[in-house]
Amino acid sequence: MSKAAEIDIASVSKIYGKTIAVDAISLKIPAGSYCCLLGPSGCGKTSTLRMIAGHETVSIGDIVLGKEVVTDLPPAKRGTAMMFQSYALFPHLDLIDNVAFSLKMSGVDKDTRRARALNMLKLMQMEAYASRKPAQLSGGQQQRVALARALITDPEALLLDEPLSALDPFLKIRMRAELKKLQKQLGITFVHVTHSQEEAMALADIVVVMSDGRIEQAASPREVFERPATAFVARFMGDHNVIGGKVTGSSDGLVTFELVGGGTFSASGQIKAAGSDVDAAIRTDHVRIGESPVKGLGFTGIISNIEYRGATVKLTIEGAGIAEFTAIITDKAYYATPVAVGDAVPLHWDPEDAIILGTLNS
Ligand SMILES: Nc1ncnc2c1ncn2[C@@H]1O[C@H](COP(=O)(O)OP(=O)(O)OP(=O)(O)O)[C@@H](O)[C@H]1O
Repeated sequence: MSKAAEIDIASVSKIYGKTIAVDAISLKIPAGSYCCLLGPSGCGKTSTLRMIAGHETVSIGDIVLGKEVVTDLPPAKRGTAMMFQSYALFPHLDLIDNVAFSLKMSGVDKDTRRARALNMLKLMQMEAYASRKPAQLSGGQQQRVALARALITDPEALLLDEPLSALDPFLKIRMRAELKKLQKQLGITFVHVTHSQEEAMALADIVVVMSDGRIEQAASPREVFERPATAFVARFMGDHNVIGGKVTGSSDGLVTFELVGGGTFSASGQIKAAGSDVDAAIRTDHVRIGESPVKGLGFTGIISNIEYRGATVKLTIEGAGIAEFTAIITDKAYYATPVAVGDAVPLHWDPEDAIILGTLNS
């Protein structure tokens, strides 16, 4: 069993010419955790991963693995291993030689390295294919070989760059479960880059949401989803309405807001001064149709679209200065009191289901 290492990214920046790809990020990834770096294309997640691996130099800051500062060490001396998006298998070598390759480079004798490679292939349930070439494998099998090859160096941390992106949707979900199982079994730190929020939520102990070279939020999947820190996180994770309002007052840990186009609501989170403009996130599945039990809370909007989804119905609503507000209600609630496009309906939600959003510097 390998040992796991904490990864400490301390005020790290990556600058390519005039582009700041990673902007002074700090992050501690606990030893033995599954961490997903999540964000849209160009947000700096691959650059961050490559700096941890040593495939990219760090422009400013330090990376510490366990107790060792690895900032200036070559990849092979860091105790990390990387699995690439394309798997980067050697087409002319059989699986044993593919998996044993890095041991060959470090001078391990042939019998030992072949025996260890076979063991790794066994771990991945691929020993039956040991003498095949990569082209004779399915996508999922190639991925297992790539994993075996990365893990043979006994790394303290495995770094995975979009490892599931080459797989079809069905295989993606199956291999996702295998990755999670493997991480638990090995107990080492996994850092996995993805642009899929669903993938990150399914796999991670810690989700690190990045935008524009910065970390918007680093927390458990549940926390990121239930209490998004910023408007960016709420929008990127989906299933939230982000609406802006002016703070009118606060009491009992709740802040009251006035919507631009009329209507008021309460939200929980960090108290803001009266008069300030603030964004709040409201889960689409926590919105209710009808008058609020607390008089005057909520707003009235016009239904602009209705989408039947089976177990739920998605209503799109305009009003109170909000261009598009979404409410997902159960089919039962919808058919109990059906509404139609063009109807004006009151909407409300519980104050604790409206989360006050911060900005990166607040
Ligand atoms: N070698 C390079 N030279 C110049 N700019 C680069 C280089 N590599 C990345 N960049 C820029 O740095 C920024 C971050 O890139 P990075 O690849 O880290 O993002 P990403 O979040 O991984 O995106 P993707 O999901 O598309 O891979 C982008 O603006 C990109 O254009």
